[in-house]
Amino acid sequence: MTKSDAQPLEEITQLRATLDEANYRYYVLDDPTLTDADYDRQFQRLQELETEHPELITPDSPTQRVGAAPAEGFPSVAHAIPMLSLDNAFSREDIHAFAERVAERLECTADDVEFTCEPKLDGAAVSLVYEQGVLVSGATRGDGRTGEGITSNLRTLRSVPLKLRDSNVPALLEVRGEVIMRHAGFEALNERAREAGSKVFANPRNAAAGSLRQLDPRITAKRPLEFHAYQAARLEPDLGDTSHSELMARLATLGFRASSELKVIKGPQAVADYCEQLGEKRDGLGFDIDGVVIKVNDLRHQRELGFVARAPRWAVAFKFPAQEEVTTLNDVEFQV
Ligand SMILES: CC(C)(CNC(=O)c1ccc(Oc2ccccc2)cc1)c1ccc2c(N)nc(N)nc2n1
Repeated sequence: MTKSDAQPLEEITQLRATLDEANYRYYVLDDPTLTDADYDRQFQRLQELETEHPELITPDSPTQRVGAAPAEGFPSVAHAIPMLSLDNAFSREDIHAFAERVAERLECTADDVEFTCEPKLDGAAVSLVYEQGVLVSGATRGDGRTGEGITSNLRTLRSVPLKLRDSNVPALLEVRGEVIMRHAGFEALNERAREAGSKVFANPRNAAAGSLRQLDPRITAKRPLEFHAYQAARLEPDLGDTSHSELMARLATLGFRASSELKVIKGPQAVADYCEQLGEKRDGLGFDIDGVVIKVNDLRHQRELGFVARAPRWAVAFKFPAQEEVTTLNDVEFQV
């Protein structure tokens, strides 16, 4: 009798832990420990064991990411917390004006306000809900109040944890973020589409949104999509008064990729410098961004500042000029 016959659960548990840790190191730490071949070999071994012992299969096993039959259609999902939009800033002067408005309400000087700056990824915004550390729901942003339930599609993204990584998981966590497609994956997808005579996507944002809205999760599973978290919308029990940067660090320990470019910066001058520097790095990132999201870091200050209509008073998006998008249609180049 081989080892696995005697204790299949022990080997299954070990394989699941290894594969989950490999996802975390690859997608969150950018520090892979397993080669793709190693990952695939251990994944296939787990599939074999679960086929031999179906009673040991659990929904959060790495083998359960790709659901079966295509869905009829996507259910409508009401967001418990609305997914708000951001006011825009287009210049250093706009950044200074935003900081002055914040400082006036906080009764301090603009140079004393601590901000966070992070790239504004140009993808598809989604929301993920975890109960007792297990992914239970995923939805598109929709109109900010109601989105489409695409849980089975979001489960196929290896950068979306099926269960939270930490030993001390929150009872409830709702994470918001952007699903993106990197340029390399986008070009390869369109090349395959051209060869197959099927639909070519105009840009990575459309490709990401379109891939998330496939009725068949097996198609989504083949698309090069990544989830990047930018907000903990609900967290119970909460961390008490803390900051956006600390919340993002907490999300990383729970297994999410948060922006490696996130910086805590004091005062509008240094924020404007960050925006200028990121603008210079923009073409070399390998994925599309359309600006910088500047937030007041302290969550008590965020609550004090509140919102105007559908956008926070405590955050603004600094927008870069639209990039020249060249798309070809029947070998004729159009500037769009
Ligand atoms: C700041 C916020 C708008 C998220 N925040 C919210 O949506 C939000 C929503 C209800 C809130 O509180 C309420 C709770 C109940 C009712 C009303 C508001 C607070 C924040 C936002 C939007 C887009 C972002 C983006 N593309 N990239 C990054 N990096 N960050 C982003 N941040």
